[in-house]
Amino acid sequence: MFLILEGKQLCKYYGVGESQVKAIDQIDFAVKKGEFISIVGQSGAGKSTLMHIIGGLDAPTSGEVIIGGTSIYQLTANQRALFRRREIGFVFQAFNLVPSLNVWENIILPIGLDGKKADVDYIQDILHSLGIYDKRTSLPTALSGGQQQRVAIARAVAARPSIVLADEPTGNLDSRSSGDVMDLLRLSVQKYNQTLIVVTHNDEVARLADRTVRVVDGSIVAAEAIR
Ligand SMILES: Nc1ncnc2c1ncn2[C@@H]1O[C@H](COP(=O)(O)OP(=O)(O)OP(=O)(O)O)[C@@H](O)[C@H]1O
Repeated sequence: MFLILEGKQLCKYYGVGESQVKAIDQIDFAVKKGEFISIVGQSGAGKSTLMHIIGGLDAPTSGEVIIGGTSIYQLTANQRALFRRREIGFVFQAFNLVPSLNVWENIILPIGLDGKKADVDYIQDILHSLGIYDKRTSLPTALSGGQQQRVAIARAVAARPSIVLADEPTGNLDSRSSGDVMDLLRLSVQKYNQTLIVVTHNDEVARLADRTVRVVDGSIVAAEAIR
């Protein structure tokens, strides 16, 4: 069993003294390569904080995040930025596409920033899988929300990252597009053998995962114990 991600004794505290908030408190967390995990919990439970720490966006107060054998907070900020671009694909609620670039340009942007050449056949295949091949020269504004999120998924998987992190990926979509987008997200990570971690409020989205992790007051409660 190959662990692609390990979070060890993760803590994130804001403030000091009586007003201190323990957003994340001693979380241990491990994900196998190829697994699809959902992270659920009420508003304020600490899901986004955990996601940002796992994604190398925000250092924990203490503890360690190991991705594919690399302890990411032992890297310098520049090394971590590079690691993030290569090894972590992000999908956000707000799509975060560059409005002046067309679909194809948006998808290859992170690869170009990394000084690499895009694998054209591979990206064409991803576009076909996601049903947006005929939109490849369109600007994001000409697409529906569901189509924009499919572009964001294509961008996230195009660089063959170790992990795809999706933060409320269906938060801006109606229920039909949500279902389509989640099916496609799951299909693309399976097809390209990637690991997927989704933070969501949506129980239907959470149920698609191989395993659900519930965060309560900054700690993980075993999902099996709740169901
Ligand atoms: N920069 C900050 N400064 C102080 N407290 C913070 C900061 N960021 C988050 N918190 C607190 O940490 C706790 C966890 O917040 P977090 O955003 O991770 O929750 P969440 O589960 O993602 O919530 P939501 O589902 O509403 O996005 C909350 O009590 C929040 O108020």
